[in-house]
Amino acid sequence: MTQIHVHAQPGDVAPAVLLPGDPNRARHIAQTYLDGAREYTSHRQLLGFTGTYRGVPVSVQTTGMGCPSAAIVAEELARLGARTLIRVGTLGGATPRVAPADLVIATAAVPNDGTTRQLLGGAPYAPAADFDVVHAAVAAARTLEVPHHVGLVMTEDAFYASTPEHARTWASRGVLGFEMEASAIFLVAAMHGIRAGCLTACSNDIGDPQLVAPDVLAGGVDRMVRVALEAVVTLHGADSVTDRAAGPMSG
Ligand SMILES: O=P(O)(O)O[C@H]1O[C@H](CO)[C@@H](O)[C@H]1O
Ligand SMILES: O=c1cc[nH]c(=O)[nH]1
Repeated sequence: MTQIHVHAQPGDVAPAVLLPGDPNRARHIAQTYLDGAREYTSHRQLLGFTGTYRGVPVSVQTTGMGCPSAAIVAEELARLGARTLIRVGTLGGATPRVAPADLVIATAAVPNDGTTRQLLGGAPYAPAADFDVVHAAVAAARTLEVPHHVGLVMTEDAFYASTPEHARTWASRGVLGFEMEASAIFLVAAMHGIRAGCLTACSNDIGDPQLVAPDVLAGGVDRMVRVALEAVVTLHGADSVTDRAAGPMSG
């Protein structure tokens, strides 16, 4: 059945989907990294493409900004047969340890957002990344020699509410940075029994809110995308053995 917002049908979307917030990043990933990329949706500028990377079917689907939009997209992708969702986003660094354009691989997202609160009815919950996705991403980062951090992020609704003090407080609790979609993607994936991960490139420092120079950030985004795609290849190989994540387009 055609999904209301993504405007796609079963068969349009690969089992593995990369999820950038920004439609221009989706197009860049499809054009730069995927073979035979086909645009399956542009509805609401939630651009979506499906192609292959090193022979493995992969989709790239824009989430838009924030948990309400990301939760809708994750829900509709799950209904379309997606089995692995990997956010490829940007984040504001909570600590100077996370340098401009550094890769952050999230293990879990502190849910400071309204969407997961509504989905959970106020129940306590820890939205976490799938272990296999984290493991495959860390292995890919090591193989590609991409400097990276692994740990907590915080998902928030109000981009301009973050202050240096807020960043210091949460950094003291292990949070590496702030972004706006991971908690909802992790929760929706868990509710469907599918796996999710979140990779981000640091676009700015909350303590010193300067945007990273565009060429520096573009380099970080490309490193993040290569790590995500190599992780997808690893997971696909493992799935071929275990048949864990058979979706409509799996081989
Ligand atoms: O670059 P993306 O993936 O959009 O991610 C980050 O950038 C946006 C805010 O500028 C939010 O969506 C946040 O999560
Ligand atoms: O949510 C976000 C994303 C990037 N940078 C921030 O400061 N916050």
